Amino acid sequence: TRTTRPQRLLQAVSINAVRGDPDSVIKAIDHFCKHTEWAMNVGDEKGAILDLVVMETCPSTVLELGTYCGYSTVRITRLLPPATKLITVEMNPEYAHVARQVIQHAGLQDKVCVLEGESADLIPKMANMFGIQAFDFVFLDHWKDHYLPDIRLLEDCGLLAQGSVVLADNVVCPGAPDYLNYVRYNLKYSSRFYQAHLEYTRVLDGLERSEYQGD
Ligand SMILES: Oc1cc(-c2ccc(F)cc2)cc2nccnc12
Ligand SMILES: [Mg+2]
Repeated sequence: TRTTRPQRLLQAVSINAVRGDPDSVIKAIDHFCKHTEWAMNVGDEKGAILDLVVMETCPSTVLELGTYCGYSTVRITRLLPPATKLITVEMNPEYAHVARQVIQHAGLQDKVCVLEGESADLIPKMANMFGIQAFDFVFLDHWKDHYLPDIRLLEDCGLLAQGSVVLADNVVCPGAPDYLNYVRYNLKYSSRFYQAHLEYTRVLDGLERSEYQGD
């Protein structure tokens, strides 16, 4: 096929969503994925849980690992007050390019920094790059076998503080058993599971919310 799935998703956004309206971008992507072509966005069901966790956290510094087409980036950023910043990391340059255009269509480009590269390489540089101490909210939605090494790296780089909230997608499907075991049985975290379904399907999935208790 000439175009890629992210490019077809972006075309659906540019045709069906109102420029500057994040909610219309979210609706356009969910409609595309329900009626035209499945894509691995967090989706509407898990997205509503993501919204609630973001709203109760009221974060001023946010990190997302795994941008893909920017769906969850738009979901999170639309809830953030003006002065906040969201950093999102994507290793696939083609995904990052599409995500920047989706984020721009939503009018949220001034609040988002899309970093291209490996999370393991970029995390140690973030404190200096952005002049931040800790992240108030972290959304894990990249390759499941990177969840555990990356949360450990965030701890080691001092990028988690008491009260920092880490929300992980796909802890059931595709699953992240080593990560779940770590956050559920480690006294440094208070963890809870939100049962849901794999985006746009009836397959069981869920999100794990883990609050860092401090060093
Ligand atoms: O939400 C997701 C779903 C899936 C996925 C793919 C294929 C299946 F069959 C089932 C689930 C992969 C993902 N990779 C990275 C970030 N998020 C993902
Ligand atoms: Mg996911």
